[in-house]
Amino acid sequence: MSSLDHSIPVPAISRAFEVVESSSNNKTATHSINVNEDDGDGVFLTWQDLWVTVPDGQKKGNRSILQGLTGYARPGELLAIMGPSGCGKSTLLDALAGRLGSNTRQAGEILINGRKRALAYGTSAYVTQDDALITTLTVSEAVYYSAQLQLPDTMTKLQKKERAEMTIKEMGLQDAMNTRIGGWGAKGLSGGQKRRVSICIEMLTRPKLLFLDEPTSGLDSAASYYVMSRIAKLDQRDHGVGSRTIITSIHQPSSEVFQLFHNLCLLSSGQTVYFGPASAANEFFALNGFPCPTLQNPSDHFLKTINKDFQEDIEKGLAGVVPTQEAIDILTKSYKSSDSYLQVRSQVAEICKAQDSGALEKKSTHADFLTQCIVLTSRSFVNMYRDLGYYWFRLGVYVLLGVGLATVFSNLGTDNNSIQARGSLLMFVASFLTFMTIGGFPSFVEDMKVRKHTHTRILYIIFC
Ligand SMILES: Nc1ncnc2c1ncn2[C@@H]1O[C@H](COP(=O)(O)OP(=O)(O)OP(=O)(O)O)[C@@H](O)[C@H]1O
Repeated sequence: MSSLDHSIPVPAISRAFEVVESSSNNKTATHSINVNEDDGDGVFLTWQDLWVTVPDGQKKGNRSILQGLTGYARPGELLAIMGPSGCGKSTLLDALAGRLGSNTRQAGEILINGRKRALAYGTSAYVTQDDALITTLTVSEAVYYSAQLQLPDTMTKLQKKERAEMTIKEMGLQDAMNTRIGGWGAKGLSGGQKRRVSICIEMLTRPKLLFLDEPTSGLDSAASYYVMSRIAKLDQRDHGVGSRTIITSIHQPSSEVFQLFHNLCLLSSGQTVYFGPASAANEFFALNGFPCPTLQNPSDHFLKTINKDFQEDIEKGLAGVVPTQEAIDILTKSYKSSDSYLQVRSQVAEICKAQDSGALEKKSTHADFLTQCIVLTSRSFVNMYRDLGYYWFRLGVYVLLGVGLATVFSNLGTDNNSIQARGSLLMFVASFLTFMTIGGFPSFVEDMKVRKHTHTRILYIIFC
């Protein structure tokens, strides 16, 4: 059996669809799609001939960002989407998650467990590239406030707190529970810890399908490995939830991180260069004349081979130079005519045939309007109280202003002139108070960013 075998480990009760493949080096490989009884609740996501186009600003036409992609993601597996910058990784994630912008057009089929369906609230989550966190809160506060907003009112406060704590521990943040997140001007958590807090917040509803857009961007290799290994652990079975399906885009994983991936989707200019088991990608490149040099990180080699942004530099650096565009053409054509591609298509077909679980449509809810108002107000007070610039500095200015006005307008008397002076005082106070509200603007913008993330999460349902 070749290294292409990528079956999910499951108990004996699983149904297995066996597809026998003759791999490109003429060895015989057996691929199994095991549909575990327990995975009946898991999410099998498939996409076929997926195109995404946007209007081309200069020419009057459309530009294709994704060109006929086909693939799948299964419970208990971590699928990594890789490729040079601008190749369409985030667009693929957005398309699969139903978050494409309004100016984009999508064609092709995206199916959940073989059907076009909407996922219930809390079944899926999307961790965006940027962390939208309130910097004045501690880790436990940030996660607990989110738990109160996201989890249904049928859960008690204690249960929500326990869920928040458990999630924090799952992401290895127990030692930083009482550390403030921190941000501009106030050092708090490290970049990697902030990423994990963002993931914690998305994990609160125990989603079965998790999208991560570059979870390691801006992190050093050690922090990247730590974050990714935590994420990889999340695909395992989880407190009453079946195995999790995880899809992540990633820029440049270290070889250790690369080993955590089950499947790899390698893109170049919106086309699939390779889709299949991550462990077999090296073999695919080698068979097509681009073997990975000894001691080189395979992901570095893949990206170097297909990155045409700095074509001249890269060509100079590669031995036995093949122009990058030619290399991409060779690989994409070879992939399209390979057994791996047929294998992917047949697996997609098998998944679509096999799955028909209605369990995902179970209704789950978030906190009601009143609870949300109370939690948001309380969070806002904590934020204001801790934000020196927002609250204490302004309080100081008001005190000084009060003292100043009292000295200027003291002993006004009760004659006709004092009426005019009292009018001026009122006008001055009113205009100054209005002016000072601008001081709250940065905090308001921060709140709006967090609100936008939460709002997307609360309203977010996949429509295929
Ligand atoms: N809504 C849109 N309108 C116009 N162009 C878009 C839109 N979304 C994406 N694009 C373009 O599509 C291409 C792919 O973008 P995408 O963000 O998916 O790339 P990426 O691989 O995630 O890049 P990076 O790794 O740098 O984040 C880019 O050239 C981008 O400008």
